[in-house]
Amino acid sequence: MLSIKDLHSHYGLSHVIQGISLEVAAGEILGVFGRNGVGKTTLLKNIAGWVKPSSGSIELNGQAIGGIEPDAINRAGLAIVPEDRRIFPGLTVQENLELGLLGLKGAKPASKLNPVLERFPRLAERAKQSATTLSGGEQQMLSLARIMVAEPRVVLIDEPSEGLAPMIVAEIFAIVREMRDAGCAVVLVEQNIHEALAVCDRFVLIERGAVVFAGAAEDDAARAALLEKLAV
Ligand SMILES: Nc1ncnc2c1ncn2[C@@H]1O[C@H](COP(=O)(O)OP(=O)(O)OP(=O)(O)O)[C@@H](O)[C@H]1O
Repeated sequence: MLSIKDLHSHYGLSHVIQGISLEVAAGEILGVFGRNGVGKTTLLKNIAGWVKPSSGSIELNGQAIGGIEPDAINRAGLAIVPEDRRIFPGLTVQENLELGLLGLKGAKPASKLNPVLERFPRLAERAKQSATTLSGGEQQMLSLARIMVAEPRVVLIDEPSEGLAPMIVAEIFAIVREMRDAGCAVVLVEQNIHEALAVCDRFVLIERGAVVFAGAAEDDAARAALLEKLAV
């Protein structure tokens, strides 16, 4: 579904992504782990089109998307939930959700929004309220719900558990699992390694902009090696 080959990316002279290759299949969650500043967020921004790659290829279902505009990548079926959640405080919960429909051709708003509002009753109850009245956990839910209305095929999620209480984190990861079970290819960047290992299928470890270790989450030896490398 998502295939990246020998991706390089710079901020000015700083060579942040140094030859990353990875694949994520439909119905699979890939965990992307690594210490602060190794390039995880920059990797997601390259895939979503927010930062242009210097070289290498990014394909979504065989279609080259590397370096094209974020809106076009979005229309090709890729959505990103960024670390800062991008909730618009001047808009209501429902209006924030409707932003997820922008650019969809022939979309019937109600038919796309209703199943998502049914899945997120707390957001449905607060549909007419300003998004600023939501708690941090509810804002993260809204950020996830907003991409779900467009039924993306590839989802990039950057540190969804950051700053949230354990109960809410469990709810967030349950939603990520549902996305996978609905057939999405999910790339999950997380610092919360233990929780993330419980949800992802495979993982890669990034150091200085390169994949230095990879494994299956159900492989005990691979998990132990990852935890040792991260010293967590
Ligand atoms: N807009 C930018 N301009 C210049 N340098 C940047 C920019 N954004 C990030 N960097 C630098 O690029 C490197 C990789 O940052 P990135 O945010 O991708 O890392 P990360 O692994 O996601 O870390 P974190 O977990 O802290 O978010 C860091 O050295 C960071 O300081």
